[in-house]
Amino acid sequence: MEIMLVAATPLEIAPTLEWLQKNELRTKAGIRVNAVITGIGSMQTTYRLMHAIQQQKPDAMIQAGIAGSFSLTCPPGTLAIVQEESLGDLGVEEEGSFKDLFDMNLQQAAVFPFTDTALLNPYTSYWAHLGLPLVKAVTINEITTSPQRIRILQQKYSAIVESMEGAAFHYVSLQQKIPFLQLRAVSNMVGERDKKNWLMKESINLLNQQLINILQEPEIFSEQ
Ligand SMILES: O=C(O)c1cccc(C(=O)CC[C@H]2O[C@@H](n3cnc4c(=O)[nH]cnc43)[C@H](O)[C@@H]2O)c1
Repeated sequence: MEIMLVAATPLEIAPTLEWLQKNELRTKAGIRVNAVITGIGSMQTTYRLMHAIQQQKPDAMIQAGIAGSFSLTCPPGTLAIVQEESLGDLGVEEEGSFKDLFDMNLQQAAVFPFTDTALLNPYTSYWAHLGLPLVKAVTINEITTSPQRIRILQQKYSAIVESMEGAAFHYVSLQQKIPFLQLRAVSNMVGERDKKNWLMKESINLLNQQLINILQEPEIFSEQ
């Protein structure tokens, strides 16, 4: 079995990369783990992921990274598993509201890989034993800063976290029919621009502790 570990930047999974090097890229159960650093954003993620999938043909994929949070139910320094993804800035802002491709009738809401406009992960129940919150997420190209846009993303998509790659990862995984998991550590509240108020180091440490814990599971992804 081969697992592809996906991150936007090497910094986000540096402790896991070190752990993998020490273990010759294999878990205790002998599963090979190949890391792919995609770069930031949906375009690079899609390209790098498709290229790596064609070369490596993974049995399962894990995307790990930091994220912004819209909700104090998932404050900085906590982890979440993304249950579903929405495209938070693909559309048009008109008359004070944001219309996405579905509102504009440019994409059908229930045509695969979309389910009722979202990109759902059907494999998350497998990870219930970790006790992590399963959250809705949005993926954006432009980091959200305005209070008005924050409100729109919360109301329209019930978004709890925001990243710049999650939807691309869900889209490719669903299209390629590869079981997947998106694990996020919250580093900041969305809209917080002062990096002094981000828990970057803490969230990366937490993310990697959990990641290594997951990779050590003897039956990882085995029931899927
Ligand atoms: O310098 C900045 O303004 C900046 C803003 C967001 C993220 C970064 C990074 O260096 C991390 C890359 C990675 O982090 C995810 N991320 C983290 N917080 C947020 C957020 O509030 N909104 C959207 N994405 C976020 C994202 O997936 C990036 O790839 C630097």
